[in-house]
Amino acid sequence: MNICVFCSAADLDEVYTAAAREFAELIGKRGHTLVWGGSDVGLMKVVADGVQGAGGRLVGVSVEFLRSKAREGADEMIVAATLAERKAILLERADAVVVMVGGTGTLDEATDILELKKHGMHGKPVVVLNTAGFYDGLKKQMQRMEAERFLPVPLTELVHFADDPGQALARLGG
Ligand SMILES: C/C(=C\CNc1ncnc2c1ncn2[C@@H]1O[C@H](COP(=O)(O)O)[C@@H](O)[C@H]1O)CO
Repeated sequence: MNICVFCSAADLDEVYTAAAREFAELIGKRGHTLVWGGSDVGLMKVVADGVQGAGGRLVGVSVEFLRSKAREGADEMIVAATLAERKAILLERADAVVVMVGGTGTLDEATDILELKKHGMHGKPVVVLNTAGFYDGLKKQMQRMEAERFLPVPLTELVHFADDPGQALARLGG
């Protein structure tokens, strides 16, 4: 499986890096490929290191203005012209998407693919890895959207929230 991971470009506390590393090692050990934003920084680096160290393949999708941050030694590195093009390539190259802890970049990527899924433009599984309850607020917001009929499809058809890395991979059938 090609698993696309959206996650923070920042250096984070151990509670977040430990879960990211655990998920990355599962990807590598089970012979999956990581598709990610391509940079060798922050949690993105932790995930890429974990997958590569456990024997998995790396497919990076960077963007022109971040080319200097791209990881050396990925199995494949694509450089998109714009952020919009990059998101389209990330989705195209993925069989499934996992959203880890992150900031506005991660949120932008996650809402983009959920919006496309809502409109039936893809049917790929999307799992939010809710490490340490980081996304409890988002989960609650989305449940309210569903309860008050803002969502045209059931929430469970759009996205699943997983409490730990094993549960997240199991949700993807991996
Ligand atoms: C410029 C710096 C680091 C490089 N930053 C990024 N490199 C690659 N991809 C990035 C970067 N920043 C955002 N992204 C994409 O969005 C997600 C992370 O964003 P967040 O706001 O940190 O959550 C990630 O999935 C990337 O695809 C500083 O030295």
